[in-house]
Amino acid sequence: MESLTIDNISKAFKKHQALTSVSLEIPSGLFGLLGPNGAGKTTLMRILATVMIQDEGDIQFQGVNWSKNADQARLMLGYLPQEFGAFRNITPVECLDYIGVLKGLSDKKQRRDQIQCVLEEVNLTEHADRKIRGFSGGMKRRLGIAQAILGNPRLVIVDEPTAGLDPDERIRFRGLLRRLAQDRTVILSTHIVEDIEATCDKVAVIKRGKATQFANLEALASLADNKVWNWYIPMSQYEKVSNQHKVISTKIREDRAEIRILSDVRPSDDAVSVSPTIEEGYLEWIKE
Ligand SMILES: Nc1ncnc2c1ncn2[C@@H]1O[C@H](COP(=O)(O)OP(=O)(O)OP(=O)(O)O)[C@@H](O)[C@H]1O
Repeated sequence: MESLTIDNISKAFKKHQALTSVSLEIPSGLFGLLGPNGAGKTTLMRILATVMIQDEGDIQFQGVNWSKNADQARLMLGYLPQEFGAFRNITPVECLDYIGVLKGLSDKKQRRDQIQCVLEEVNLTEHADRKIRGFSGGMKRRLGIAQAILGNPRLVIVDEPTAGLDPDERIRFRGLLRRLAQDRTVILSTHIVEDIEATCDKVAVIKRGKATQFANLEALASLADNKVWNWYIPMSQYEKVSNQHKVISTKIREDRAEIRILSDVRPSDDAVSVSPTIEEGYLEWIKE
């Protein structure tokens, strides 16, 4: 399948430059866009979803150019925005029927069949006729995915979908995204490193409106090569050490603490260099 090309996208809000020359080449499958709050993820997702227009740059996917043909682009994409929750007093079937009409699925029977399919795909068939207001966060997010994949778009854009989900719902939701990405391009924007680790093969990291793409997750982790140290210290020293160093994690072992530190230099002779995790590579990349 042809890649999605994001070419030199910039966007400013008055004097605030939210995106600066963002260029990404996104292959089919699950692609992660990782970045801290305020980095510009939602702005980029909204531009991709054609609900916002960039100041500069362009997007191209399967022969369609976003600037020249936004209507055609809209038919190729499904979008789950960060806030999907306006519908409360209707059922999933009613909600999807309405969105199906907006998406141009004009044949009633075809629309009904598709709604059944997407509800099955997101595992909501047994709740199809219940009012949405009684749904859990995870169920609402799955309904959000159902509306995004209605019409079978080749590109699905999902913005911060796991925020606020409990661990069980989060794991189910990640499984759903992985399934969807088997025959589509799915872009997942998140500030949660675990979401990316659990689902994506490819990732870009965005910081203050600038994006960097990595060949794979290992390449992101390797940014912290030779900068992560495992160190056992007596509990009595813990406060002093954590004030002096960037402590990534701590495990208490009886009267000692086992800590991992991110540091350009070995913090002590008895600290041991260890392989970095993806989170540690990311923390190294986003550090000031
Ligand atoms: N409509 C707007 N008007 C003015 N500034 C905006 C607007 N939308 C976003 N911004 C600013 O642009 C920057 C990027 O915001 P954006 O929402 O894209 O970030 P984000 O990475 O998605 O963060 P979050 O996860 O917190 O939403 C932020 O500084 C934000 O305050």
